[in-house]
Amino acid sequence: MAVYTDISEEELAAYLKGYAIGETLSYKGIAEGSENSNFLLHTTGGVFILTLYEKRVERAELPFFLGLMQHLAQKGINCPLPVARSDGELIGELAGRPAAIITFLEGVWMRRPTATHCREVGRALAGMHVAGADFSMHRPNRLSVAGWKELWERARPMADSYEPGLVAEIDAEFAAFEKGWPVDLPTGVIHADLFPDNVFFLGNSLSGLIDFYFACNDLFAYDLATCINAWCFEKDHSFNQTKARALLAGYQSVRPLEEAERRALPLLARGSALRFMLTRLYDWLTIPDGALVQKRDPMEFIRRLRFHRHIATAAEYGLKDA
Ligand SMILES: Nc1ncnc2c1ncn2[C@@H]1O[C@H](COP(=O)(O)OP(=O)(O)OP(=O)(O)O)[C@@H](O)[C@H]1O
Ligand SMILES: N[C@@H](CCO)C(=O)O
Repeated sequence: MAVYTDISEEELAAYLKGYAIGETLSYKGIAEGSENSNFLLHTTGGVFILTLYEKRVERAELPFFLGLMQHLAQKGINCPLPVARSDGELIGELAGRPAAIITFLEGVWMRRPTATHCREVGRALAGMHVAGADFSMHRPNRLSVAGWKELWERARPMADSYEPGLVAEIDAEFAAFEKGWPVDLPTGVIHADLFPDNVFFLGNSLSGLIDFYFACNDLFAYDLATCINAWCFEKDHSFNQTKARALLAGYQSVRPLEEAERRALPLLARGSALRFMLTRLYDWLTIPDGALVQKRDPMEFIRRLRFHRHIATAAEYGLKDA
């Protein structure tokens, strides 16, 4: 569940006075998600999502995330549109937290995505990469190699208690990344967390992308590698090449990969697996049992990391020649 901060009717009514979206009809906390507190809000002016930003989102970075959603929506990408307050600002404060209201997107996320869904996701990801090209703001990826290292330093003393041998294994991974992480591939604005729960569908048609709170400037191919990790493994942890082939073909139908991006894909997928393993491990080891927060299993991504370590070329993911 992700309602870290609850709000009272009175607090909400006072907050909504800052907007021109009418009066509250109903609101309820949304259990899904793990980063911020989200509420489904019905007002006399429509249906919205109210978000209170929690631990991993810094207030100073909100203009980037909300500005990006505005930019992408203007470019025809289906994503939530931030609602401006009457004073023109996009960000307010509620219950001591930075807060924003965004439009509600129709659709549901796919618990069991098929190759058809994966193809759509690939196309949408590339569409976002292209549409973000002239977004003027910049945000470095705080969860790239240096950020992973910080997380690892904090988790490392407890890591062997979670999985014996993990300390030596991950230390060795860092040696590989610090030496070989690519820096000269095409970059731009990436989503950086495009998991199934952040993509809505109506039937087989993709109806929208949400949750831009990890978005940043980084390698396009890294974003694609994250989608391989997020969409192309089965519940039994096996890799599904049919889905990956569809994802990669969908992506390339909009933005063909350069040769250097193709070559880098296995290492990028390995790094992406490490990134999600680390945030999960850190939460696993530090969030107390019984807290009303859904903890995600780091093991899934330790397995993916081990899988990618043995991939020699992107053809093994089903990537076709250009
Ligand atoms: N614009 C929107 N339209 C419809 N539903 C939304 C919207 N934004 C968020 N939601 C709902 O809220 C849930 C949580 O949102 P979101 O993924 O942004 O939260 P989070 O805490 O940042 O989660 P995550 O763990 O994925 O980072 C979504 O699964 C979805 O059900
Ligand atoms: N998508 C992330 C959670 C939000 O960052 C994960 O599955 O670990």
